[in-house]
Amino acid sequence: MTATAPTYPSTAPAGPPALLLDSITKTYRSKAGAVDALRGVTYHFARGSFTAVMGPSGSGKSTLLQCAAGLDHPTTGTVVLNGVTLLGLNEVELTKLRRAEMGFVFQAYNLLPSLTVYDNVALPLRLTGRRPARNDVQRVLEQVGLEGKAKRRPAELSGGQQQRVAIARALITRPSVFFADEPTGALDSGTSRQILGLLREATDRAGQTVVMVTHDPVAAAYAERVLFLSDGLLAGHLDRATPAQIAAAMSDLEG
Ligand SMILES: Nc1ncnc2c1ncn2[C@@H]1O[C@H](COP(=O)(O)OP(=O)(O)OP(=O)(O)O)[C@@H](O)[C@H]1O
Repeated sequence: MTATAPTYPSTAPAGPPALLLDSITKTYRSKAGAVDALRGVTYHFARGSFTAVMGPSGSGKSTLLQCAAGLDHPTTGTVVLNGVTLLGLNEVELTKLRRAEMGFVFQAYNLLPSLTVYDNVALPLRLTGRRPARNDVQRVLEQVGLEGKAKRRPAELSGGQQQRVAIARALITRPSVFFADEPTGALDSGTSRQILGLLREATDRAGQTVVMVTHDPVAAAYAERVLFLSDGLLAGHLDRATPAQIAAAMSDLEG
């Protein structure tokens, strides 16, 4: 991946935050003992913002993403997405909210092996009762560079191509918040730039919000803000930073 400088929106959009984490803690308990993965994180993700979350291994990044997306419950604290408090929802309501308003780009692709690429991408719309328009599906497949692969099944694609199907599937519903966990981990540099550019465009043009966990300073530089987690706590942030500045801040944290 090259360190091409991304462009940023000139003004922050007004309005209430897309996502609010209020004093989130998460303690995992097992026979081996308790682990405090998050120790009190409060943060507002503005609508239309692109935020990268970085930190040393074990600092709580994935836990933060899982709690923010309602895939796991914080031990204490509140998550509010577009004005809705997740704690107050039952599983059915949470699933509905996720399908309607969240897009997931996680490393475990969760593609359905028996469906074609086209049907995997169209699935989220079908699940929300919407009829996928052929043009819409083709458009997102083109956006991720998979035009011509619509009839293949996931097993007939490379890891990077499967990841792009997962991204197309997240784009199709135009979610208000994207949660991405190492979205470019399996991709070559050209495709990575393309995917990060798509996420950047989603925030700049469509006012969507992106929260992305990554270890890659070049990927993180596509975000206007990088949040650093250390030992379950926010340890600072960098705005509009270069990959070199981000890498330096990471080595300080890991030091
Ligand atoms: N299900 C679990 N049960 C017990 N401990 C857990 C569980 N999941 C995570 N942890 C612990 O919580 C802490 C935070 O983990 P988390 O996966 O959120 O970190 P991370 O910053 O995403 O790490 P990495 O960069 O290595 O993926 C770690 O100490 C981890 O071992």
